[in-house]
Amino acid sequence: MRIGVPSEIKKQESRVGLTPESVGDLVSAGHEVFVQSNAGVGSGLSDEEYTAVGATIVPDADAVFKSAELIVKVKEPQPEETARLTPAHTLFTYLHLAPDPVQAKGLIKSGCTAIAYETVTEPSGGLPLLRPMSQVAGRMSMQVAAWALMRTRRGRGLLLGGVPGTQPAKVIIIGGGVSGTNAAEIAVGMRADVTVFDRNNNRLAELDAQFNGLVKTMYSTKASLAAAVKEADLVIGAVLIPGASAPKLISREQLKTMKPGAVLVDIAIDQGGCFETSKPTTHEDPIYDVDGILHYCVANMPGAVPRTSTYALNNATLPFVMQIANKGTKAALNENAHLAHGLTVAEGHITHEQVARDLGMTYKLPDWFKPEA
Ligand SMILES: NC(=O)C1=CN([C@@H]2O[C@H](COP(=O)(O)OP(=O)(O)OC[C@H]3O[C@@H](n4cnc5c(N)ncnc54)[C@H](O)[C@@H]3O)[C@@H](O)[C@H]2O)C=CC1
Ligand SMILES: CC(=O)C(=O)O
Ligand SMILES: [Mg+2]
Repeated sequence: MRIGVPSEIKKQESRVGLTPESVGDLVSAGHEVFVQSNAGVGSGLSDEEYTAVGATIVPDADAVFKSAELIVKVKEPQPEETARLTPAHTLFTYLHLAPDPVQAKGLIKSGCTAIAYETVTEPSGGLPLLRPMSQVAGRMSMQVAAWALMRTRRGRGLLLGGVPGTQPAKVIIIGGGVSGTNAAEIAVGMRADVTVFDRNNNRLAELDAQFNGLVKTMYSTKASLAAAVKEADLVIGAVLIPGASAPKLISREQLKTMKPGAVLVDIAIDQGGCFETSKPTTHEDPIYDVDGILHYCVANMPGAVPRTSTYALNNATLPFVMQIANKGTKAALNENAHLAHGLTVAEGHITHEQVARDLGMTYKLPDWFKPEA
């Protein structure tokens, strides 16, 4: 198959869809890979590293999209990328389509087949292509929060762990999944006072055992969250209902009950955000203030640590890219029900029920789509 890797063009996004190591494996399996010149530079990967493993370097994105059938990216396509997609293309990338009607309409119009990383599943029920970036975002959330809490950044002027004789920061993590657990690991390491909220009792029990008492756990209700938010110095939003827009768990009104200079980090912003006052920000200007509460809402947090993130993402995506390349898109989707869960757009229709519901659109599966159970 002809596979294309364009440069990412979202603001300050330096990850790249395939590493030279992944390209090497695809070329060895008989595929052709077209990489846009300098696509890997932000991740410290040169054109020479790609040519050394058999990739063809092409000068611009137009050439990538014209040369390739399978486009492997990282972030959701920006409008100028969507405009290059045709019914001949399969797009494999993060889409986060539920809160993004403009992108949805563009993909529908293009006629392409779009498979979203974030809804591909695995036998244990996890989301294998979201996991590595949720690990990065969770760990990074404490790094950015520690910085935002400094008085020099207009935060509460707190050191996360305090020092002997002072109170550590009170950290609330809403959602004890992959990103929430990784956030908790770093917060505990920094000696903060950490409570994780979730609605899944099994998950709360696992966290209780994993952290051996170093993290408190709470069942997440409107009331339990409202009480905790008043006392919090830092709140991390890390919830997910796969494919759906994030539920709003802290209202604008509630900000008035919080301590001035407290920090909210909304990791779930790519699904629309879980705080009423969240709106997407970029690495260039990541933090804004609402009623004295600082909000960090960067939708591509892993993009700031591309060297780590590109490799972590490729470790997870390569087996699926290989399946699509070896079998063709239709057979790969029909023979792997877990990959099939990622199918989101095909033949001019949304094909994912939950995504369509959130967008207020109808969903229709293509006639050829008959995934094995
Ligand atoms: N901003 C960024 O750069 C990045 C954002 N993300 C996003 O972070 C979000 C979380 O992803 P993961 O941690 O992988 O998800 P996950 O599925 O591992 O965990 C989500 C957890 O939220 C819990 N939950 C659902 N509703 C809840 C509620 N009302 N109250 C408390 N807990 C609730 C679930 O039970 C689950 O344990 C996703 O939207 C994902 O796309 C992931 C990576 C990077
Ligand atoms: C998951 C995601 O949206 C990201 O890594 O940017
Ligand atoms: Mg994102």
